Amino acid sequence: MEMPVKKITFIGAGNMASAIFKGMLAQGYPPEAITATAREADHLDNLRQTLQIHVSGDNAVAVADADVIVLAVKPQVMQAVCREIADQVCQTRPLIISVAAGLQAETLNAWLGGGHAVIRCMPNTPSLVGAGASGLYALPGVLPAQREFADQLLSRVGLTEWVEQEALLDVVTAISGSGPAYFFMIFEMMEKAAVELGMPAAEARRLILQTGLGAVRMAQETGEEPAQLKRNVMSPNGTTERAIHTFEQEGMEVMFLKAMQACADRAAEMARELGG
Ligand SMILES: NC(=O)C1=CN([C@@H]2O[C@H](COP(=O)(O)OP(=O)(O)OC[C@H]3O[C@@H](n4cnc5c(N)ncnc54)[C@H](O)[C@@H]3O)[C@@H](O)[C@H]2O)C=CC1
Ligand SMILES: O=C(O)[C@@H]1CCC=N1
Repeated sequence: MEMPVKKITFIGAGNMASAIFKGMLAQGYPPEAITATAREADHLDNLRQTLQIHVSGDNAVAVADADVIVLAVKPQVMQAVCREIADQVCQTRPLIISVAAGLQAETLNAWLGGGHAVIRCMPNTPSLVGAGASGLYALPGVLPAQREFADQLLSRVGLTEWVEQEALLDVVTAISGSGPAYFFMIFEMMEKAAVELGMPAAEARRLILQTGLGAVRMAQETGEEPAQLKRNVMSPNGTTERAIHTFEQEGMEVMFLKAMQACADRAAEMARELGG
């Protein structure tokens, strides 16, 4: 279904926001319906020239005629940004979508003066190439049409999953928000190991990335359990078995649980530190 075009203002035009709006533009969203704000004037000039979107260094001006606002600044500057736009959004009542880690929907609502339709989203940077994965949560007062719009917006750049409990967004952060970095780290480590084993880096990288892509596509397209797909590669007393046993002996499973727990805990900690 074609989504309606609404005027969207991104507050903050960094890694995450630009991955989303560039992904939207690549999917045919009209650039004249997108506005982005940021601190750096040269960055804004560059966005305007290369993408033909509207840009502004003034958040209050940039939200004046917006139907939807995407809050995409670092959590640490979010309160100050909300203060700058609160008067304006209390008059115009746009849909508010925050992509900030940790910060709770009610905290944002209060910082914006209260009574707002707030949706929290935990997206990820592969949105840039249309392969994002976003978790979404809506405050109870958000209208079905507003949920639908947020879903269509994020669906343009990837997969969406709604959660009914806001706390689950911290788990989504540990899965898909931060997750691309885990995979990039694995690619990085595999390349390093391959070079140690005598393979030139460029060839190794091509093989690694294609192997990652192949594994993902195979898991998605066959719908088989990852554990079974893993076993299919492990010939008895073969090479893969040695590698997998080494990972197991070195505590890979515990490591993943610890890392993802640390990630989710940090999101909750940020909410306590910043939410007051
Ligand atoms: N980077 C990622 O993979 C993901 C980030 N997020 C969330 O996205 C948000 C932004 O993160 P990044 O894009 O990585 O940060 P970033 O540092 O790349 O971008 C932040 C942007 O905010 C702008 N900015 C700073 N102060 C501002 C102000 N007062 N008014 C307007 N713009 C201002 C900066 O100029 C910059 O364009 C964070 O809240 C983070 O939790 C969520 C999911 C994934
Ligand atoms: O590292 C962070 O805090 C942000 C949130 C999820 C991904 N990047």
